[in-house]
Amino acid sequence: MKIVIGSDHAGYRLKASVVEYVESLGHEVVDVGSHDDTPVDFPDIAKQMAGKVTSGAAARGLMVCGTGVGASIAANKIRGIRAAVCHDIHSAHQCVEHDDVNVMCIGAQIVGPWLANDLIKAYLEAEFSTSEEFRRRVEKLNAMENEG
Ligand SMILES: O=C(CO)[C@H](O)[C@H](O)[C@H](O)COP(=O)(O)O
Repeated sequence: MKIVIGSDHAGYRLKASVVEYVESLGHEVVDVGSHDDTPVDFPDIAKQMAGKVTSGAAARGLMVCGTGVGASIAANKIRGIRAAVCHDIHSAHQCVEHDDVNVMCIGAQIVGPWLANDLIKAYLEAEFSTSEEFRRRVEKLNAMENEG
């Protein structure tokens, strides 16, 4: 898959190891920054990252900020994005299987590189369930985007 990965200044160090790991799994990475600790605003990077997913330039996204929270709030503002902060393995795969999450956010202040890798593996290997109940719920999420 093609995976877009972004971070702010709080996440850029972890992002570097995340990029390496995702490539080692055989995926192609689109890295939208940051590349150093110069302060940047996570909404700006999240918007760029999300745009790659909604345009189809990437199949899924990953964001790293300090906690993952700001990045997920920002990404979820973009139509077509279902973002989740995941710091446990169960959520990292179930969010795709049940909720068709297309952006996973992690916090560099919360998890280290080894757990980050395990979370990412679980997320990237997961597939959206074919069960009607989960499809119906995601359709309802999509409808909510148009309701304002
Ligand atoms: O975690 C974050 C947002 O949820 C950000 O990555 C920052 O860590 C947080 O906003 C703190 O910002 P600072 O400019 O690094 O003090």
